[in-house]
Amino acid sequence: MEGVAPAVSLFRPRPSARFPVLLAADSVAARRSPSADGWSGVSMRSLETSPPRAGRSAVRKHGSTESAPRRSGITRVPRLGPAVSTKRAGRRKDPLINLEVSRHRAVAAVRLLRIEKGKAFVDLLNEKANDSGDNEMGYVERTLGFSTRYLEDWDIRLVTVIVAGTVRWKRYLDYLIMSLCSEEKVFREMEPLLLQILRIGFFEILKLDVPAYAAVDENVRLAKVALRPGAGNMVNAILRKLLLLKETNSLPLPKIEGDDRAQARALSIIYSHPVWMVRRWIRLHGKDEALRLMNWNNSDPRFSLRVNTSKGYTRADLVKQLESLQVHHEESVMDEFVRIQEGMQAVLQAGLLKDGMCAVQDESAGLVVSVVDPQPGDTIIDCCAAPGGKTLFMASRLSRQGKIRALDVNKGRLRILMDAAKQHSLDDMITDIHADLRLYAKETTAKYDKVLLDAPCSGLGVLSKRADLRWNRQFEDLEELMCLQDELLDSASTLVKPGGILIYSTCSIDPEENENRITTFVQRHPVLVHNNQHGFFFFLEYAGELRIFVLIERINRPLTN
Ligand SMILES: C[S@@+](CC[C@H](N)C(=O)[O-])C[C@H]1O[C@@H](n2cnc3c(N)ncnc32)[C@H](O)[C@@H]1O
Repeated sequence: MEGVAPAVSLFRPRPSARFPVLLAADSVAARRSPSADGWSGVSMRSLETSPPRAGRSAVRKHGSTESAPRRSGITRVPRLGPAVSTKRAGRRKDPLINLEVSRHRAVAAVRLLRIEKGKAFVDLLNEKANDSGDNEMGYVERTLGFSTRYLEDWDIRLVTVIVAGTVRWKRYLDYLIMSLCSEEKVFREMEPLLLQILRIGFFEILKLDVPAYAAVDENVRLAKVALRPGAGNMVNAILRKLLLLKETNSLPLPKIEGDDRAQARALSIIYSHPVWMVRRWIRLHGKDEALRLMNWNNSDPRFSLRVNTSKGYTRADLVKQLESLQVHHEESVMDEFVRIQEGMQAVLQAGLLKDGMCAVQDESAGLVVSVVDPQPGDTIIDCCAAPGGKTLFMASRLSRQGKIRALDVNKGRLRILMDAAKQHSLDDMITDIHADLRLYAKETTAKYDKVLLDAPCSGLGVLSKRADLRWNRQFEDLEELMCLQDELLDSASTLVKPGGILIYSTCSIDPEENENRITTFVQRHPVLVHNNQHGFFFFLEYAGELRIFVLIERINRPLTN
């Protein structure tokens, strides 16, 4: 099948079937003793002890009136390590810890539940340093009634991969799960946690090539402990059916046939995208290009780091650090950038971001800054600046001569921007303005050499990085965004000095949010733009190529307020 994500071999087998016992008195040591096999958190001493007494603590299942079954592996462990911040934790001294369930699967299942309810994002759990791992454990405890052993870096990586992949492939996985249920009603009425566990199992078997015994046994155990024995039996039956179909190469898939709509519906399942996106892309780009785009969206995203030259670092310094951390990297065609596919945890743990040595930034975002081309002495306004990736890069290009105003309507995100500016020692060059651009532009008389409008957009060009976005976007959003983009463009254009430039960028690939906005802008303000001097530049990190959509207009004179 086209559209399959590259199988990632992430699984490391458990060395023995012995109980992974975490001794209460030894819990901190155990947390800090990563085992060579990736199933860390089990100290040598703990392996020598007897297994935990299964089902020792009666735990009430949330949202259920059923009396709680005896759940295996749950024990009470003193809070010696990082605190588990939960309401329950406030009421009792020590959390209930389950020593048997696979910790990354339990955490992933709860994260998936929260994403579905709109209460979490896919990429939250990426920085252990800021305690997100501990907060996450609080959610796990509140949802499942127990927490798991402490998450090691390896577990965090697994949670990230499983959550992002399961969210991306949700439509495809659900189609298969529904096909393997005895009847559609069983799928439709399935309790949400059970569905997440099944999705994880399906994703592991189909996309991660996790060995069958592990994917089945571990997810069955999770369903048994987190729900009830019957739920475990159901997971067991469905996953075994799936394995059989996979082995015999007879997975059910919809046929691509019928009219445009029917074909788009089939493709939307096979490539796991909303039908409206499939139809729109086929209409705009043709079928081959649409498939290529969906494959790209389903692939693991790569990240890039930008070295912070304003602190005196060079790319060679960053490369040296990455080499010492054994993070595989590739130098970008852009001087300040280095690409990495894996190893973000190591970068975070080593404090390279906290120390301001580098920032996580897409090369495509860097290209926007190259188009702005900040020169020492320039006055620049970044009209939709937060969280500030482009502001900081522009400031670092000014060689300490010049000023940047960073404006945004979102106060919290502006705070993040200014904190990052401090970290990068650039705060003296940046002034933040908390305002709606449309009101600010009416009230100010200030004019700038360069005006960057990195407009709010649908994000349709960055779906591989933002796994849940495809499911949260509706076609109707485009209409609303286009109106806002027009208003913001009109406002931004009033801030440009005569002869200055206005740069419009988005991270969408939809023409409605890009060239069509500029075309209508030029039509609205024919005298504003130098004849024949406006040009469109499109680049975006899209379908494996580096392109950004940047639309530049050279402004003749500012609009009068
Ligand atoms: C695409 S993001 C900007 C990303 C940013 N340029 C960067 O590189 O980190 C769009 C931003 O526009 C802001 N925004 C939305 N409507 C706005 C308005 N009316 N006035 C000012 N900012 C607005 C949002 O708060 C959001 O931070």
